[in-house]
Amino acid sequence: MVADKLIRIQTDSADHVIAQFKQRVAYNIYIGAVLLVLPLLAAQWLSSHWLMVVLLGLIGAFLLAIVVRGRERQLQLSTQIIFVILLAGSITYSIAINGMDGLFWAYPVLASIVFLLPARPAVIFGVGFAVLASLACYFSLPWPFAWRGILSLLALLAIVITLTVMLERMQQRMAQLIETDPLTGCFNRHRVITVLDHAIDAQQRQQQQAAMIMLDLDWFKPVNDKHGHLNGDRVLKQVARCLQQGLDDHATLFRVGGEEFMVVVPHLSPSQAEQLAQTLLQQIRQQPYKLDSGEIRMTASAGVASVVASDTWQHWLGRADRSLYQAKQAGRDRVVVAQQPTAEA
Ligand SMILES: Nc1nc2c(ncn2[C@@H]2O[C@H](COP(=O)(O)OP(=O)(O)OP(=O)(O)O)[C@@H](O)[C@H]2O)c(=O)[nH]1
Repeated sequence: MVADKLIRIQTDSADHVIAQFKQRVAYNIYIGAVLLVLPLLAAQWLSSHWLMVVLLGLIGAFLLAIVVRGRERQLQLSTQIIFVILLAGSITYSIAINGMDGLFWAYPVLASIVFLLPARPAVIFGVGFAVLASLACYFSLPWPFAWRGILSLLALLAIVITLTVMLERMQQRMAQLIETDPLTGCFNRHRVITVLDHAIDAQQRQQQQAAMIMLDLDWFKPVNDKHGHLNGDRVLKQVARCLQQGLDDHATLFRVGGEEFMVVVPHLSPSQAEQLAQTLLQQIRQQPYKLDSGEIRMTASAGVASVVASDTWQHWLGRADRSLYQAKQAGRDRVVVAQQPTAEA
């Protein structure tokens, strides 16, 4: 069953892997910052910089709360932003009153923004902080120190932006590699949960219809056994192309198992979904499949299920899976439509 295989990869998406990596680095930054705040607070206390003492006290309390919550608890974006604003504000103020002594702290703070915030806010707040710190340098440092401070801040900002964009691109590329089936070019199982959750969300928010068609080639094993695995692969590629040609841009085609495909289509009523499944099976039936030693014909069976408001992806997929099983049991080369679950089911 496809649903069982999917549960394993639910936490394995590229987005999730990179988000977890950034979360761990950010947590280590928070721990390091807690340890740094105390001596800094003492130094500001001894210099009677009371506003600085208050700001550092706030930052310390904030950090302590985050550290105590634990490594696994994801911070809200608003909390992350408040923390970065607090940090940037206190460093800017510190440059204004302490000059170079404050500027030293601008560098690690600017460098950590890439891990503390998601890509777009990281760039926005990085630029904002670099501008503020540069202005503080300009007004509070002698010019020979000020221009060097500003230039080095801008150089670090360029590195931070480059790193942020690089991480973002790597994330997109990784997602593409992880989510694409190398044989057919269809999406693979890693993409399924995202698309199903999106369709369920649209159903719950806007009553938007969506249907899933699970489609499995009939008697594919004998093709492999008789013509060899490479010819089997050729058939799978041609089936994928045939299915793609029968679908419009709104539909998403997956290869979810060896000879098992899945189509998710928004805006389709149950009867339209059944009609689409019949058309796809007919196209598969009519197409000749080229092999090294000639051509063969194939058929497929399909299970169709439409989304309902109370659905989880597991339930929705389960209905389509069971309908496909029934289509196989009933003799193959046919479509079975799942019954819509009742409200209390
Ligand atoms: N060529 C090729 N074969 C694959 C691939 N992945 C799985 N298979 C084969 O697909 C076949 C699936 O066989 P079965 O599950 O028995 O299904 P079937 O023969 O199509 O029979 P029904 O589904 O019951 O109609 C097996 O022989 C697998 O080895 C692949 O990537 N390439």
